[in-house]
Amino acid sequence: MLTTNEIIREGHPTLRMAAKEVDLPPTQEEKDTLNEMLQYLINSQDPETAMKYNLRPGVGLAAPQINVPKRMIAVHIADETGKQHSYALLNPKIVSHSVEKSYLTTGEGCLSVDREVAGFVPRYARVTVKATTVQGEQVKLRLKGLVAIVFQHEIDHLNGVMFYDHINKQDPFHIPENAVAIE
Ligand SMILES: CNC(=O)c1cccc(C)c1Nc1nc(N2CCN(c3ccccc3Cl)CC2)nc(N2CSC[C@H]2C(=O)NC)n1
Ligand code: NI
Repeated sequence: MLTTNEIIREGHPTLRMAAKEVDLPPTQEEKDTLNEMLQYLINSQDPETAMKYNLRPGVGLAAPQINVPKRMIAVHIADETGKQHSYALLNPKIVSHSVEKSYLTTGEGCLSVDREVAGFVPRYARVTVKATTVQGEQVKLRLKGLVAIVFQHEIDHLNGVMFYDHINKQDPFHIPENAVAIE
């Protein structure tokens, strides 16, 4: 099983690489890796399992973070109704987005960053993502709120972008023009 030890940290060159498209259909190894990434997130959110294996909690993980420079991401997140959503996706692509911006009022954290980086990360408030699921179906996801932020954070990892690259250097807590605050 994946543990936090397998997650590479900032400074590792793979985090700054552009990850490669996965040829479809994915190999069994690629499917296993993506399922392990999703299982990591599920385990990391279970207090007992996280304690037992010393797992740092996350709601999103990108393959470059486990030193696999391929365009694969996993997201496991509860929506505002408390319903859990799991995504294990190949070649995710933002095909359209709102002009309106949003940001996490808490700032963002990253499993590859072992420090607090203060500041708001301006993101698109709404994104439409096209991807292939690990089961091989094409999906088109229209996302907003926290899940939209998580998807943008993880897709950034596929392009070698870290969340703090977006923080305003002059004024880290600058609020983007008419942005939506996500608690
Ligand atoms: C909502 N913000 C905050 O709670 C937040 C709050 C304070 C400071 C910061 C800096 C915050 N920011 C932040 N906190 C998270 N977690 C909060 C705890 N949680 C979790 C923990 C335990 C069980 C279950 C779960 Cl679910 C796991 C996820 N995650 C992200 N990000 C940024 S996008 C990708 C995503 C990610 O998975 N990073 C590892 N940012
Ligand atoms: Ni990250």
